Amino acid sequence: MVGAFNTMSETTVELCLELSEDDPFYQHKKKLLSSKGLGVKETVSLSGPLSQQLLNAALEKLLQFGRIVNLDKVEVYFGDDACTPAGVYSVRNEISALTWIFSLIPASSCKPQTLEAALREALEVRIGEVVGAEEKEARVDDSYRCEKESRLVEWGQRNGVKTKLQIAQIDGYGRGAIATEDLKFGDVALEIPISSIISEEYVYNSDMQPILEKIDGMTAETMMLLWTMREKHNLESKFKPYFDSLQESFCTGLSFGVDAIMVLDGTLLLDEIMQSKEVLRERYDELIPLLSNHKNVFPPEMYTWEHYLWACELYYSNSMQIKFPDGKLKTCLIPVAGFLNHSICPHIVKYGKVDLETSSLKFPLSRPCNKGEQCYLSYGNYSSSHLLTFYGFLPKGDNPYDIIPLDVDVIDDDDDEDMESVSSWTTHMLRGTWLSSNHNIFHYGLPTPLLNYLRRAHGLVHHSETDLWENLEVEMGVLENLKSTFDDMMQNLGDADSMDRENVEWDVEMAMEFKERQRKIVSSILDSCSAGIKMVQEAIGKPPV
Ligand SMILES: C[S@@+](CC[C@H](N)C(=O)[O-])C[C@H]1O[C@@H](n2cnc3c(N)ncnc32)[C@H](O)[C@@H]1O
Repeated sequence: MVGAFNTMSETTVELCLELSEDDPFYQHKKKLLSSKGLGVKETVSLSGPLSQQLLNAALEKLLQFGRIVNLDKVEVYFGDDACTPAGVYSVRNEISALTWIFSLIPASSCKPQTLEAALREALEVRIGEVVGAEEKEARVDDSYRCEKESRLVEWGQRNGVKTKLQIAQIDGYGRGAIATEDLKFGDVALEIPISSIISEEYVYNSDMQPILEKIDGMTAETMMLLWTMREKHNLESKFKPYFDSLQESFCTGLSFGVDAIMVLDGTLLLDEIMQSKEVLRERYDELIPLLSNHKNVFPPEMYTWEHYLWACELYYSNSMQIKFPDGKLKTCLIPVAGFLNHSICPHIVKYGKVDLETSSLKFPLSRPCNKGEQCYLSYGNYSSSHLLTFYGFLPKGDNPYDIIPLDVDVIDDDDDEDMESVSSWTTHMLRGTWLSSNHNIFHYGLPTPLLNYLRRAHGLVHHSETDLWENLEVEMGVLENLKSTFDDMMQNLGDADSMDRENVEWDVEMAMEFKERQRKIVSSILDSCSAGIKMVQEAIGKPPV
């Protein structure tokens, strides 16, 4: 996406927005823009003095454009049917759209009473209105003293870390970061100098480097993992307060026991966890014998399977991908920032790039966070199964990335030259149909790309409203087909567990919660199919006027 702000005269400014042709979803987004009466290039002119009404209208147009160009793959797939009546696709998208438009208005020209200032202020108000799914006040466990955490923060501050966050033990989150003052949009909650970040440089400067560089296929990530496994025992380590602050065990899906795995029977998460663990075990079995000739550098007692799994879980759940001034993307461990928890409605979204001027990593707010509230990061647009496997938690609220992928054969529709085939999808997915706002006939709360794919598979190539009304038997076939697939899936999931959740291990409880959420999604899809079948049956008996 491209945008430019032009000052035409003292009283006229314009914002030019463009959907970039390089966007991987260009055709889909072009179609969505067109359905709103927008083109791939739009200019919004503003002339002063500006009434509130004109300002709102301009903002609405900018926001409509900004939302669509900022949609990610899942959001494009579910499209307009997933919008709220106010036109919001998701909290993530709303924040991205608002902050993108805000970033286009130069702050330097922002004298009070100008059009720019009015626009920036209006955008800030809208950003402040984006609400999270989490509780406002963090429930802090005061019995936990946070000694190791305070020592780490003090160490950080001596080494140039600047923070407006306090570390605390928060019910349901482990440690977390709480705002010590009211933080506005744009405020930097945390700033970490590069010198306090753990990156691959430390391995390159260690005695491990000459050994590891001779091993075929050795990656920077594996090198860091091996370095970390030894460095955490080093009493002289520069990062000792960081290693001291880490948990002794990580409760991610990779540490699930047999009982929890059994609970996951019938879910795709079972395969995800088993496969991930298998891959780790294979890597470990290949790697460790190669180090056995260098026992002085790699002491065997530090390189057991248990220690290796701990380090993998540390990197999965605590590392971040950071872009360095040399342009390289590096996996890093970041002291203090590692206390930030994830949310579907995060405060901090943009944080992955070292600031050249200050040689530090900044964590600026993309929406306000008041004093006493937990400040959340976005770890990425992950499904709950990914978050459970690699981070060990299920996010609060509806996760729009909780999709069920459908294995389908791609239909070769080269002959079909309409717009739909140009933008057709090669993978399909479903999610909880309560996330859709369109449950009418031909929609049913189900994703349109999937319905159109199934209609094509049933021989119906064109999908105009008239085509659909004239081929109701196809519609019926599509819905019955889908229902039968999900009936099977529900059967595999089985009935709700009768175990008392209070008295089970952490992993079993999490597995039960995950399965319950899966049942809810599948059940909503089944309900939508049944309601759809009823609508189509009625329509067959009663053709439209
Ligand atoms: C980067 S650390 C964040 C700090 C962590 N809470 C701690 O005590 O060290 C990531 C881990 O925090 C926890 N976490 C992050 N976001 C969470 C959330 N929304 N709900 C519950 N736990 C969360 C998970 O255990 C995850 O593996």
